[in-house]
Amino acid sequence: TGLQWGYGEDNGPSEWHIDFPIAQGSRQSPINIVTSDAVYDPDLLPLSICYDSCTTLSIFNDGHSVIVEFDDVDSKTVIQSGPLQVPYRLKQCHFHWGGKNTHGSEHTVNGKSYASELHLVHWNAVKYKTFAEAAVAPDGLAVIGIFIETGDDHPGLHQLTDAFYMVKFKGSKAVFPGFNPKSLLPKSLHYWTYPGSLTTPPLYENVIWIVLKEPIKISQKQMHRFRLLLFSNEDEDRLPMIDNFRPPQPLKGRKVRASFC
Ligand SMILES: COc1ccc(C[C@H]2SC(=O)NC2=O)c(OC)c1
Ligand SMILES: [Zn+2]
Repeated sequence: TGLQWGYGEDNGPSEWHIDFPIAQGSRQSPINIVTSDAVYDPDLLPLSICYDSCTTLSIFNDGHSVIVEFDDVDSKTVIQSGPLQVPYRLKQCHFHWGGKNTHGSEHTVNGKSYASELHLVHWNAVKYKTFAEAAVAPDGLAVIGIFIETGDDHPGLHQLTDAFYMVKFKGSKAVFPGFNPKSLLPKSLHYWTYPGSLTTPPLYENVIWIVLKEPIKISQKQMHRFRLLLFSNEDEDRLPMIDNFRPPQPLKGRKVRASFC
């Protein structure tokens, strides 16, 4: 079997186009957001995030990131309005981060990288029956990106970082009840939005990106918990899970809209 994609020298983002030619497509993510080029769109409605009755199922290390999976059997946890035509149902959230605080986010703002970036992944459950079906459909996915920088301790994140020891190794999964990602949202829901793609293979170009302007802050200790996770499983040489981010991709004429001025 072919070399599994990853974030290393031989299997990293610059090689992905070999197995996934769409990597060089016309609407790839992430991008560098040039704030002066973002067009304020007064028709963009405020984002509506309805996470009150959210059911967390598990926490999982898939060898690329740490993923929190939510119960998506009904539309009790959705985002709607904003740039969206219909409600999108929350499926999972995961993170990208660096080995140092100077980099780690996928999107950048005027060339600035953040230490980490949280992705909240949603799917169009109005048109599609399952996440898998939506994940390959043109209007299937909407992902909220939230920048993370180091600073004060983040009370809402402890439940998550305290559980990382259970999923240190690739392939490990644990029951993880009672977490609500609402606690990870910044005060402002001002956002940039643009048409993009998955940021990992298969890199499908079917994501409505919603990137929040306001970063959240987590402590250095909480940041270090992320860096204790491993890309490798129990039998392999230890590979710290760090720098699991794709760098910004060409805009290729796309317009980035801002919900704020
Ligand atoms: C086949 O369906 C997939 C595959 C991978 C991801 C995760 C990627 S996409 C993103 O924004 N960040 C990531 O790491 C996905 O998420 C929507 C959906
Ligand atoms: Zn992601």
